[in-house]
Order: sequence, then C-alpha cells, then structure tokens
Amino acid sequence: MTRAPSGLASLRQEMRARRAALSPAHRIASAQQLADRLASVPGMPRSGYVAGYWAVDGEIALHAWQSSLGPDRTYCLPVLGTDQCLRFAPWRPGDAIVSNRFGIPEPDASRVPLLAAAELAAVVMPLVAFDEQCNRLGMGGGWYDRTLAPVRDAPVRPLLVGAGYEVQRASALEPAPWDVPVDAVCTESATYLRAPAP
Ligand SMILES: Nc1nc2c(c(=O)[nH]1)N(C=O)[C@@H](CNc1ccc(C(=O)N[C@@H](CCC(=O)O)C(=O)O)cc1)CN2
Ligand SMILES: Nc1ncnc2c1ncn2[C@@H]1O[C@H](COP(=O)(O)OP(=O)(O)OP(=O)(O)O)[C@@H](O)[C@H]1O
Repeated sequence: MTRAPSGLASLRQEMRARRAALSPAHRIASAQQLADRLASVPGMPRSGYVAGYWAVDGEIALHAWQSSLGPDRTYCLPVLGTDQCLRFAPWRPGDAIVSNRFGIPEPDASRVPLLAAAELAAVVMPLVAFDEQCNRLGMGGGWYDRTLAPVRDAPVRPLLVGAGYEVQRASALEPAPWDVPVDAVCTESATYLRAPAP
C-alpha cells in the first residue's frame, strides 16, 4: 500500500501519541527489557563504537543498554552535521553536553572526535513507526537515511537496529527508495529480524 504524504504525517502523529500515552512504570520496565533484547540480536558486536541516542519525546530509553556495554564497546551519541548528516561522538555520563537545534542533548562537537557511520560497529536508532519487515519510519528529517546511505551496500557495515515500543508497530510500511532498512527492530517484548535478501 502506498501512503500519501498526509497519510505518513497522520501515521507519525498517531504513533507519537501512542508512545506518549505509555505509563511511567511501563517505560521503566521497557528500558531493561530492551537492553536484554538488544544484547541478543544476532551479530551484535562485542567491541568497537556503538551508537545510541538520547531519548526524547517519549522514545524508548537506552540507559540500561548503555550501562550493559562493558569496557570493550564505546557508546556514542549522534551529532547533527552542517551537511545534514549525522556524526557520532563517544559520550559517558559526566561528559560535556550541549543542546542541538531540535533541543536534543548531544556531545559538544568542539571538544570530542566525531566519527562517521562507517567507523561504527552498530547503530541503534530511534523510530516513530516500524513494521515486521524491519522498515523504519523516523521523525521525517531523513537524518539517518542520509547518514547511512554510504554504508547501506558496503561489504562491511555497522549492524543497524531500530528501537521502539511495541505500540509503534504498523501493519505494513511502504519504504521510500532512500529508506535504509534495519537489520533488526527491538521492542520491550519482541525482536524482529529482517529476512535475508533473496
Ligand atoms: N533522540 C533522538 N535523537 C535524534 C533523532 C531522533 O529522532 N531522536 N534523530 C532522527 O532523525 C536525529 C535528529 N533529527 C530530528 C528530526 C526532527 C526532530 C523534530 O523534533 N521534529 C519536529 C519539528 C521540529 C522542528 O522542525 O523544529 C517535529 O517533527 O515535530 C527531531 C530530531 C538525530 N538525533
Ligand atoms: N540518501 C538521501 N539523500 C538525499 N536525501 C535524502 C536521503 N534520504 C532521505 N532523504 C530526504 O529526507 C527526507 C525525509 O525522509 P524520511 O521521511 O524517510 O525520513 P525518516 O526516515 O522518517 O527520518 P530519519 O531518518 O531522520 O529518522 C526525504 O524526503 C528525502 O528528501
């Protein structure tokens, strides 16, 4: 099914409202359940740079996953680039943080090294909606799609995982040509794996 742009806008609105309606107790439990599920995704790297995000607007939180990473993996947060692509910077609690133009906290780019997507072992990304085929709908800015376009078909590329709540699952999303499908989507109660290309 092809959705008109207005259809996508209302789908985003509906999914953000569903996410916003979840109880604090559900959010707290979900963060730990998500961490457990992320740890079990096939191919999850045991070392290297792994990107998460600073949850805002009711997004499922990654703090439990971040604290489970151990010494061999370095947690990174996205930083908005002037070229409309994301870079990623290592960040630990206590490190300097600034607010980006969307009001999302990000590492202070003037003080930390910035990594490109190709330098990461895994990228866990937020989503507004997803389907069982691991199509992902984001905020609509195309940030992750532009950022991941260069690594999309690379022989070696980061593991791509979407993270969201089960209520954000849509029946079927029609991917746009530029949409980069993720290898897996984890929610608090399920893991969806993308079928291998035929
Ligand atoms: N936590 C988190 N970090 C993230 C993202 C995200 O979705 N969640 N991004 C994922 O791409 C990137 C930032 N992209 C974003 C794109 C749009 C909006 C947003 O709030 N849009 C508003 C309109 C705001 C405006 O235009 O000023 C909206 O849709 O209501 C936020 C982040 C990188 N970091
Ligand atoms: N590889 C790309 N090159 C140039 N423009 C792109 C690319 N990918 C996406 N875009 C632009 O980004 C816009 C938004 O894309 P889309 O609605 O799929 O974003 P999204 O996946 O919801 O957001 P995000 O990736 O930030 O989570 C598209 O209209 C498109 O013009």
